[in-house]
Amino acid sequence: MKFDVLTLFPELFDAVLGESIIGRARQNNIIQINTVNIRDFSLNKHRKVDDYPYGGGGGMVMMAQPICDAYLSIAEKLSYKPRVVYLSPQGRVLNQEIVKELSTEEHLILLCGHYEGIDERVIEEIVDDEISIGDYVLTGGELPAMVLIDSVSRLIPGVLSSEESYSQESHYEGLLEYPQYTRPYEFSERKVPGVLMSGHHENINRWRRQQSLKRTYLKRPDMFERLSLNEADRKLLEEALKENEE
Ligand SMILES: Nc1nonc1C(=O)N1CCN(Cc2ccccn2)CC1
Repeated sequence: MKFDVLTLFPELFDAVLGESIIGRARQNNIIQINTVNIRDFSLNKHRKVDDYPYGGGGGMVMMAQPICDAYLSIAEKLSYKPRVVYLSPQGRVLNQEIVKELSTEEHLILLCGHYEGIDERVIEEIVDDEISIGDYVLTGGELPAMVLIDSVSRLIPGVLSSEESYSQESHYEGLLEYPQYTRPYEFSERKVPGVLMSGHHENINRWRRQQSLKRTYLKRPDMFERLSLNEADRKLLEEALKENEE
């Protein structure tokens, strides 16, 4: 999978996406991440990329021409129109379902805005999706782009080794992850739950499923109400909640 990122701050990406799982996937060429500096496409001798908003008001707006020319520098070489995602507070809020949808694309172009936004004609001309990473105001689209790249890349085959497999992580199949423990057995007078020391894998899996159901029910009722539980899951949860009351 290939990501092309149109940004005013390309240097921000290498530090964050050069390390760990994503860095390894780039080295193994499982994913490619390329940044394009929008400022390189300014026609202004001062490399200007923003201007005052028509109609007045505070702040600056990113001009359409440098963005569209940065886009064309990629798209004109392609025989297909790559999907263009604009990271914006006005977009649909990213969740694992959208991450899964985006992971089926071979090539994504991510557009990072700054200032008060971008000229609306860019959105009309080249943007396919507007995606937000949450209802709070950031400085620019770079952090949202990194969040999107990280979450989508983790679903690309070969990016995660089997040990890192995402199948038991939070939000996979709509459940929160069960509690995790590692050595030492006792820490601050707190011991590891006995079932995890039993070596009885069926009981361990049962306990983990029960903990995921209980956590999702207690911590994220919004997620829980979207679940359709089978009878076994319902019984597991009921048992766990009864233990909570005792
Ligand atoms: N939350 C978020 N999830 O994605 N992006 C954000 C986010 O806050 N930002 C800050 C403003 N930037 C520029 C901007 C301003 C107004 C309208 C459109 N674009 C985009 C990125």
